[in-house]
Amino acid sequence: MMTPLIELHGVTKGYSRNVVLKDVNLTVNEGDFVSIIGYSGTGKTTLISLLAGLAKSDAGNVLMEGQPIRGASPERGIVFQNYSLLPWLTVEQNIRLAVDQVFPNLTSAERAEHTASYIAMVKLAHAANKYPKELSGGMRQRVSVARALAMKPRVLLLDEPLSALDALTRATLQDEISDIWQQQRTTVIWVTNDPDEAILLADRVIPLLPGKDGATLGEPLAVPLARPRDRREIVHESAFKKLRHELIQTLSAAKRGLEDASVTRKLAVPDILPEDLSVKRIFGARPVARRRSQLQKEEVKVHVS
Ligand SMILES: Nc1ncnc2c1ncn2[C@@H]1O[C@H](COP(=O)(O)OP(=O)(O)OP(=O)(O)O)[C@@H](O)[C@H]1O
Repeated sequence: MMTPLIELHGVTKGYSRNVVLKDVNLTVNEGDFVSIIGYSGTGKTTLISLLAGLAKSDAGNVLMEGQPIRGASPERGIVFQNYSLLPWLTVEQNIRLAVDQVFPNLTSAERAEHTASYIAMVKLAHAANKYPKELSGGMRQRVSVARALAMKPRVLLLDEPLSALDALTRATLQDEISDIWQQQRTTVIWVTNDPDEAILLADRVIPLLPGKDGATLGEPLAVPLARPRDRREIVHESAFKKLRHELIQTLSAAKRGLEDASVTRKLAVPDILPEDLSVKRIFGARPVARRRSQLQKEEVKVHVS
């Protein structure tokens, strides 16, 4: 049997005493387009960081072709929400820098050609000599995608790449990236908080379910929609509606479960009455401080999240 490109087995990751991800399992095969969808703050960036090799798991295995992922590598391209372009370099130079690092054995002319082809792929040939500050958010994110793909990664990891863009630009980029993926078939792990985006783009959608002791990946849902997908048409398809409903139900059920999880802690609540400030205080007439034994015990329900 073919070794999966990416595998996570029983992965747990936290910061100090706070567990963020708990017992996460994932299998991604070569050529897959997987989207992972979760609420804000559930650990999506933490998951991408583990896959990229930018963070280390506390327990479990993070594997690429059966080997533990140790540190960052150009084999795993990353696109972040905030573009992360170098502001003092033009579009062409930003991409060229990455190409020079990854393909030192190509001639200068070959590297220039390679760079230009990826700039053209994201439709930015007219802006090749512009600096990031001269570009719109959508254009900047196109540069980030071109830079990541120009390194010819085995897998492309995208962390909410379109979340900072307005809805119209986001839709355009979703379509463009979908087209590019159909030509290139690079393996993609796309993290998002948008169910429509997750379904529109991916072959498989996996919910990241919040839990009391950390979030975990739920059952993958296959997307049975033919490609190319037209966003205006698929929203009317029953398979799309069913999947969207199931995804939202699963995610909101996990969140509700979290909110209902309450514990009863015994808190000692002092039975002190607020001082009546309208009564003039007479020197020496302060109320006597209460002792611990005089405190009233009350049970208070506290929500833990
Ligand atoms: N370096 C860190 N040190 C301590 N806590 C962290 C660190 N990074 C993330 N966290 C915490 O881990 C939890 C998950 O964070 P993470 O950024 O992975 O979530 P997210 O799903 O990507 O959120 P968002 O959608 O808001 O970007 C949060 O509670 C966050 O405060």
